[in-house]
Amino acid sequence: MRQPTAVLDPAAARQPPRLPVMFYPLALLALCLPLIPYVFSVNHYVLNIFMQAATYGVAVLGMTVVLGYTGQINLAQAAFFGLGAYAVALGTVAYNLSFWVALPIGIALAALAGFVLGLTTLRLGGHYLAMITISFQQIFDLVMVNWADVTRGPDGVAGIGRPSLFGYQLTDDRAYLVFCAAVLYLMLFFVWWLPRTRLGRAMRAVRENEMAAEVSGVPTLMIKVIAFTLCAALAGIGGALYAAGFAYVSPDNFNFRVSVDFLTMALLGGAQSPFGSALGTMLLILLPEWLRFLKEIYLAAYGLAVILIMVFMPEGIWGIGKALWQNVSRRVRRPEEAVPERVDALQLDVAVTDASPILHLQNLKKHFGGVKAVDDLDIKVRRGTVHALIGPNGSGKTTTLNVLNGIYMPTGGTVFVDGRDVTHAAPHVRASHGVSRTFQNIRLFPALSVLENVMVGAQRANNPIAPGTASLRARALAALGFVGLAHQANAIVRNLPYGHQRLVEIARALAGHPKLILLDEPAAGLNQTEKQELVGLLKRLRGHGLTIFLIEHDMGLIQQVADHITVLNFGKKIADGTPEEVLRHPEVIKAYLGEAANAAA
Ligand SMILES: Nc1ncnc2c1ncn2[C@@H]1O[C@H](COP(=O)(O)OP(=O)(O)OP(=O)(O)O)[C@@H](O)[C@H]1O
Repeated sequence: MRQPTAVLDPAAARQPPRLPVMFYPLALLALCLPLIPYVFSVNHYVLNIFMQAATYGVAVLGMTVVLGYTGQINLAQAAFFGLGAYAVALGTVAYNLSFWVALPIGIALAALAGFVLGLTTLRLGGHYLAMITISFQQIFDLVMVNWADVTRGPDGVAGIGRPSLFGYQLTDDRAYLVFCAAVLYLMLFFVWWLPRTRLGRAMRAVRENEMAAEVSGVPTLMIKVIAFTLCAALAGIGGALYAAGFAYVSPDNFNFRVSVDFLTMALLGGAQSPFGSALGTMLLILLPEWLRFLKEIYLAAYGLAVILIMVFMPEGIWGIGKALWQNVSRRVRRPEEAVPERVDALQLDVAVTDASPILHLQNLKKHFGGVKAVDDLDIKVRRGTVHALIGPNGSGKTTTLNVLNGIYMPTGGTVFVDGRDVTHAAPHVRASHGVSRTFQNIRLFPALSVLENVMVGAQRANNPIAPGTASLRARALAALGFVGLAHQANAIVRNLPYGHQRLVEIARALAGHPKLILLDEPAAGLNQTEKQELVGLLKRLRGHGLTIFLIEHDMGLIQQVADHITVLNFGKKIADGTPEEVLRHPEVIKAYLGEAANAAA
């Protein structure tokens, strides 16, 4: 295992995000696109198609945030788009408001709807969330059609005016297209930049592994609600631009079919990239025009083209293009792109001044129906020690960890961390009190880099580090240095060997300045050399005053590191004491021999 190098490398801590080389020609092309109508003669129909692409594009960027970054399905994007559009339509036509007053009202209405929908539905996931967003979309359609006194019903709203900008009235289609394109590019930049922020990293962590994110300190429900709100706000902006652009809106423009179009556009282009979403929007709007020459079979050909692209390019067109580009660029990578080797030493020292237990499980119970997985368990863990929890398979060890960590609510009993009752606190709140954990089956954020994985751990609430990305980066690099993996910082974590992934999980736990670290079978799947390295690592952690609560089956490892052992069988404590006392305890021998005898039979 590589030892940390205790040298500060400020450059390593302050690396700005790199723009791919291809960005510049593409950006130039994108900037030129809306200017084409000024150079070549373009008819009104084509201008309308471009305008639709630009306004839809803003809404599809919302899908990147909610679906691409956060992994949540949304089939109501057209309803949010419609809220923005109707605010401008009715605001300017029925209430004589200026576009610039109606626009923020539309954005706020859409964002509010996204927030409320998110808050009420995001405790549900997958199919349930899909169903609820579809229902919201249907309710929106019904209200728009039937509340005719306000919405003007199926007839829609006509005569919507264009805004003026710095005294210049955007009545010319070409000028309005440039305006829409400018808004689209601004939003594109925002959505591109978002993953580099704390919020964006938290969103991607939620997408990759919600439980691991929550346990690492990410308030997952709040992050999902924020993602939904941002997504809806972007749709509101797009809708507002659409209404002013086309001068007429009706409920048909914002029905369920349009929501499916938005989803398809994001998936087709590549939902995880804002550039993919923009590309998907452009393609799905242009494809019907290109295929029109097929006349009767046009719809079938259109459907087939979309299906083929989706089947053969599950990451979207942008995803394929990016993978190809990365393959080429890997061969010509420049030396300055090398991963930082020099990092800060990890500051870990936890003062062991207090004789009170850092963790106290009091009469803890967790029952699953008739199964008493944890039954009246009482454990006190002393500060600065390695406390092992052992027992035969199915004896309740992982359930104990899940209850003390907040993944399960107990059936009875109390959990005290550092004297504080955290029995009913969410896992991310416990993380903010300095409790971190690793999992029996590794739970990382597979598509994120090693460094990003560890930065998610560093950004937990109350982590005593300076604000800003540089200190998060420095802390994460220091944690990686401590486990000997700083040189892998920029690797994508799913590409690492199993043993290294275990170390990344430990680094993620360490990055949050924990007082208490819970390790669930950290030696599982490691070879002998890696196990010895793990023993060294655990001893170093204890040397820094950290308390380790450890589940492990490897008795050799336990004997080398444990100060104290608690033994469980059938959810009950059968022994508790020093390794010498416990491993000679007749009940323990019986429990383990019984298991061995059963296995032999
Ligand atoms: N979500 C659940 N629903 C129902 N029963 C459960 C659940 N989780 C655990 N159990 C049951 O609770 C008991 C304890 O399981 P647990 O996974 O905590 O044991 P363990 O000691 O960690 O086992 P191992 O060493 O194999 O990981 C088992 O009988 C298990 O089947």
